[in-house]
Amino acid sequence: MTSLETLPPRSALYLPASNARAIAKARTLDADMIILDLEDAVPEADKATARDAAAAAMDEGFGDRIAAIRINAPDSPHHAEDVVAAQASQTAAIVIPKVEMAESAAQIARAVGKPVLAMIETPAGILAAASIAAADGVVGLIAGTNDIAHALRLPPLAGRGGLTLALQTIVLAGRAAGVFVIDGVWNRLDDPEGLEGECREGRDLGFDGKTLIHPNQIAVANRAFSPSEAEIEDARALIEAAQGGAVRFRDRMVEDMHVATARALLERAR
Ligand SMILES: CC(C)(COP(=O)(O)OP(=O)(O)OC[C@H]1O[C@@H](n2cnc3c(N)ncnc32)[C@H](O)[C@@H]1OP(=O)(O)O)[C@@H](O)C(=O)NCCC(=O)NCCSC(=O)C[C@H](O)C(=O)O
Ligand SMILES: [Mg+2]
Repeated sequence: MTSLETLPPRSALYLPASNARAIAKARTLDADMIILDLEDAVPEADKATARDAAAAAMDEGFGDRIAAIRINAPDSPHHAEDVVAAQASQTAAIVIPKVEMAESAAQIARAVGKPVLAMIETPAGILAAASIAAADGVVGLIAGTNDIAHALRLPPLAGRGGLTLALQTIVLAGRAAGVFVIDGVWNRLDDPEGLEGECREGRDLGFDGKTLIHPNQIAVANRAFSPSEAEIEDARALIEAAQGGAVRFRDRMVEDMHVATARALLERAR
């Protein structure tokens, strides 16, 4: 089982808390984390029923999967009731969208009394990412790439080039504060190759996992964010070859930080 404290999720699947079939389905899926959404996936008219459904779903649980509720943002009329419901629920964590200030995240974390995953998805949030990541109660950052693209006025069919600085800022902020970092969603539902490429890109940027929107995306993300057999073999051999200081290993120089990287990779694989 993935534990929020020790191992970040490779796959974090969103679903609208108003969708009972998706909630039932989620209990059969291999996602490390389930995020019951009360925010953008839920129409205004369904906000109250979605909140009640999320609490009931948490009572029933999601087995070994980490389960979280994404509440509405602090400036939403639904936010206060979401906080009360999340606090009273069995949710393991809460996801706060559109966080722009560290104090706001810390204050919600205190009110709910659960670990917080702060979404960085506005220009102000990106500029404040380092302090948000370091706020009391924050255990992880999630990139909200759709909202960032919207706020930056990127063309609808543009790739992720315009998001690079934001994504790297999120990774930097998370690493500086020692919290995990999860990449944004891939919107296409039937393009596993495209998803795989974006997962690889996210991992290469330093992300620990990816947020997802459909069950058919889970296996791709779990595979992409797990160490490969080749990486595991290389890490084991590197640790064996290391002697402290700089040494030749295969065709490259390795030093102590490479040993630390290899150990972390083996821990992740385990
Ligand atoms: C995108 C969808 C609306 C597509 O739905 P649909 O066409 O109905 O899917 P399928 O017919 O292919 O579904 C097949 C079965 O799988 C279940 N299903 C579908 N999606 C999910 C899911 N996310 N979790 C669990 N189960 C799911 C269906 O119920 C079918 O099962 P069954 O009924 O038993 O046959 C839909 O996939 C969807 O709603 N996805 C999640 C949308 C969401 O949560 N959006 C909010 C988060 S994204 C975001 O906001 C990111 C961020 O903030 C940003 O700014 O970027
Ligand atoms: Mg968003």
